[in-house]
Amino acid sequence: MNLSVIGCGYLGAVHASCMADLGHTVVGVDVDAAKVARLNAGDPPFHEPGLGEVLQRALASGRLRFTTDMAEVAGAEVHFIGVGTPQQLGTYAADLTYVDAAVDALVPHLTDGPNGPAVIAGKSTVPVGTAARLAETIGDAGVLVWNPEFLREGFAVQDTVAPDRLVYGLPPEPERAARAQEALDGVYVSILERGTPRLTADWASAELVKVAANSFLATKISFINAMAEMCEATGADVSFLAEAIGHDDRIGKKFLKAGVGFGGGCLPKDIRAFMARAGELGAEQSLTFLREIDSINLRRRQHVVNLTVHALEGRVPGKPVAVLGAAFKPHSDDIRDSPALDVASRLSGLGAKVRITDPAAGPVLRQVRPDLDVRDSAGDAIDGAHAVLLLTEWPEFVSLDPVELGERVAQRTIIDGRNVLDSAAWRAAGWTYVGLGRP
Ligand SMILES: NC(=O)C1=CN([C@@H]2O[C@H](COP(=O)(O)OP(=O)(O)OC[C@H]3O[C@@H](n4cnc5c(N)ncnc54)[C@H](O)[C@@H]3O)[C@@H](O)[C@H]2O)C=CC1
Ligand SMILES: O=C(O)[C@H]1O[C@H](OP(=O)(O)OP(=O)(O)OC[C@H]2O[C@@H](n3ccc(=O)[nH]c3=O)[C@H](O)[C@@H]2O)[C@H](O)[C@@H](O)[C@@H]1O
Repeated sequence: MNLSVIGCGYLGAVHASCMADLGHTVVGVDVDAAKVARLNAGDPPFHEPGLGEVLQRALASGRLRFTTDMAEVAGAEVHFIGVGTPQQLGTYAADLTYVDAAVDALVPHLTDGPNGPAVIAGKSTVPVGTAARLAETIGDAGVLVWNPEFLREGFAVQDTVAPDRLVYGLPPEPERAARAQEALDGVYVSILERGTPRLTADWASAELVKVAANSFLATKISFINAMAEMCEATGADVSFLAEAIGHDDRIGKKFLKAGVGFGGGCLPKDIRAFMARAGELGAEQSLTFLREIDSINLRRRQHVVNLTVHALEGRVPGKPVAVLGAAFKPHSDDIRDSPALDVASRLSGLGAKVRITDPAAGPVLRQVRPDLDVRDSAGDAIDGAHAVLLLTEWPEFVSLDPVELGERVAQRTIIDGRNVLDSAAWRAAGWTYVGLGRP
């Protein structure tokens, strides 16, 4: 099938590449000319394992190209919308200007094909009610379906070609719903043939599935971080607690890693946008618990700062501090609302000489945060440090040798912000080991 993907960031570039790799002909559109040039050259503009190979294979097949010119989408049967929906400055609400601009620019290029009207498939995460509003803009020019995306950064290719489920939010008119469903089934035929569950509903339910899923994931993380606070108050071990409760299948072991908390371009802004939307709908009470989820999460960042100040005996200004990790999670270079970067910034604000390092996010950090001392390796960041903070659990940080490192620091204090180090091994090498909710 002929497809277009509008917005080629973390979501769209992966979606466009994977759909072309599955055999479709795809044009990716983005307003960022530099990004388009890199994608056309087979050079992913961000770090995502496996994307380079899929992108290069799809480009070589001749089925994939990227452009800044919206007119080039004409003739595509399905148009995916994957532009950003960031948190609006100064409010909790989602900024929908990119979605609106993309749809406005797309509508004049929509054309009916032999199978019926063009289908617009929304993948961006939006407040409930957005699809109904966009459908008014689109009118009879096309059929709108909401098809939320559940991929995780770091596993984006795998999650795109082998998702847990596909969700279609269909239009209310049966004929248009049938057209949308048939078109998306055509796009995802090879994924559906493998038995992937496909759930269909109305627009609002599909929009809500996405924000409900992210709210649940955020809740799991803040729950275990609240338990970490209890462990800190009592000397108990949150890692043991998570493992022990996780044996109950109803609870499960996943997403119960206590630490410095969640960040990234999605969970934090999605729970806030969900609360803002609930307020607009007069249903704010239903989601007040998310306020607590957010504040538990932000508290963990300040807690790590406090632990560091304590380790430095309150004498922070001028003290070299090594921060291992800048991305919001390993296997990604995404620094949007990154807990690691937030802690580094707060410590820097207190006068510490922060040296930060990250295997993937270094280049982007140098560009957007020239105020920070970005180092090329953990060894380089650690030299002469009075405290070492592990805040993004990259495998190369988790496997660092405490004996070797001990020779290079001024003071052997390690703050394990992700509870991933072998505390006994670090202590045996003469370090003061500080975990989060771990004795
Ligand atoms: N990053 C992720 O892992 C996931 C993201 N999402 C959702 O997908 C959406 C996109 O997120 P990301 O890809 O992370 O954002 P991003 O910021 O990496 O990418 C958005 C892209 O849209 C482009 N853009 C903006 N306005 C445009 C326009 N009018 N026409 C064409 N291109 C335009 C930007 O230049 C940028 O390249 C958000 O709603 C997000 O919540 C959903 C699931 C996973
Ligand atoms: O809507 C989105 O964009 C995506 O948001 C998350 O994916 P992502 O943000 O890529 O990363 P996660 O693996 O969910 O991690 C989010 C944050 O939570 C933290 N986390 C995760 C798990 C855990 O147990 N503890 C914990 O602190 C991570 O370190 C990271 O900072 C969801 O997992 C995806 O399903 C969703 O599609």
